[in-house]
Amino acid sequence: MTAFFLALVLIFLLIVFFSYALQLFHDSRRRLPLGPRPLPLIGNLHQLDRLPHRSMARLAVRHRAPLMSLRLGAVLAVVASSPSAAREALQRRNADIAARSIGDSMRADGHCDNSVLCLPPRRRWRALRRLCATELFSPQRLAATAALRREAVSVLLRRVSDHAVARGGAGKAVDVGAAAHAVALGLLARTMFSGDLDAAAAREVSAIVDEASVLAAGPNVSDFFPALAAADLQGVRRRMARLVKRMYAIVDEQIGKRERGRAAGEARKNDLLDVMLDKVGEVEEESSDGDDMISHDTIRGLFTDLFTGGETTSHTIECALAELLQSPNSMRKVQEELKSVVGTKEQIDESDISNLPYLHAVVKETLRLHPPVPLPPYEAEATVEIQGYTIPKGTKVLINIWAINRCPEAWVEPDKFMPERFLGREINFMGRDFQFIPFGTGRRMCLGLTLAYRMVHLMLGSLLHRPSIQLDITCRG
Ligand code: HEM
Repeated sequence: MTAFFLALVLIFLLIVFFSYALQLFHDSRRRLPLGPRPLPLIGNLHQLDRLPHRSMARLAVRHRAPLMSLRLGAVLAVVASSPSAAREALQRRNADIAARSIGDSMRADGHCDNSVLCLPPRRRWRALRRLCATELFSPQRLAATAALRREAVSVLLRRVSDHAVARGGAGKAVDVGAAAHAVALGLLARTMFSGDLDAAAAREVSAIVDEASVLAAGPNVSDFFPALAAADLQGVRRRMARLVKRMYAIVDEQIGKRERGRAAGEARKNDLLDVMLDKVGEVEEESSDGDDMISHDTIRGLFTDLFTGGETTSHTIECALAELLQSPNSMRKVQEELKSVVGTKEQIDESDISNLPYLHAVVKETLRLHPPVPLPPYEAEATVEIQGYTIPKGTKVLINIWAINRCPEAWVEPDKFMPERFLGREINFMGRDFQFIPFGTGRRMCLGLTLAYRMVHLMLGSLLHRPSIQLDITCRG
């Protein structure tokens, strides 16, 4: 029996050894980007920690590899960590590098088939992006929904002071991140389907988004060894499927309410939900080939994705406050600016934003140091050449926004919080300045940028304009 097991172990080790040797030989003939030498079986996984964008940045510096190959288990990944590597991948080669590399957890319950975050860059993805661009984020729609954002900011201020009172007034810290997240979700609900989430649903959505982002970002054996994905060894896909079902049930309640209202002859609200429900009807009549079809599943998928945008906004507000609390000089400057521009008004208006250059600089500096989406994943749909190296078809391409935003060739004292670096400079986050791409760049650039811009400045500016509350802040990432 023991001899049998020993023989099995030996055979296993021989297979591992030969496939490792074969892989090294194969890689040496392909002109892959440089990178740390992988170990058999696990590749470079042992070199990554809880915050992979940080460990990948360290490896890129150590191996002088702004474009770096890594083996994540059985998966070949290439990481772009410099502005020029990102420019080449997402500008020159964007036609071939615009598909998402999808984590196994995102496939839970078929979510990916209706997710603008995951879909390949083809008709359905384009249809969803177009819908959002015209119905949610266009200048006209944003102007029409300005009152909702104003109301959301006063809810935030009320919540923060209610929490402070409930915790015993001055001197007791308030968890401003949780309050900002809840308010951002409420605002998204009102923008998407003109309805409020009741308190229980709002808490549920917030908990789902939090748990889903932890699951999606955590290490998953299925992602490193796709051949084992069907077994879902860590149960990540199963846990994600439960979250997706709960979220879809919340969206379904809104769809059902609207359909019953329509049947009863209620007036249209002309929001994203109305527009999407019209399209469900149209397509059923026209019978399309299905690729750009809008169905109830598409509405569930899109609304779920958009809800996740709320977390990026509250993360940015939390990190800005955390940095400012450690930088009294910057805190004083931003509060003086707010005092002189906003005066005695309770909260800032959208028309004030363009007159607050120091607040702008604080938001940019926060997004530079703490991008809430630090490592967006792509997949090469064809073999391409970047900076003279070959990126084979199917490679996972990671854009290390965290490392790029701290590139020492582009930024003086890159790890230091210094909003002044943006004053009087034309540098912005629209995806053209490749040393500063917190919203990504290229075809898959953040869809919610215009809304996020307004929400972050309004909420942060209004909180800072009311400085008497002690805030409980942590900035992760
Ligand atoms: C400060 C706030 C935000 C930041 C910094 C941010 C950043 C990003 C980044 C880096 C990406 C990936 C881009 C790429 O792959 O190159 C992204 C994608 C996306 N963002 Fe945002 N985001 C924010 C807020 C929002 C909000 C409020 C929404 C919606 C309500 C939103 C919706 C999306 C969607 C749908 C995508 C996927 C686009 C696609 O794959 O085609 N984001 N975001």
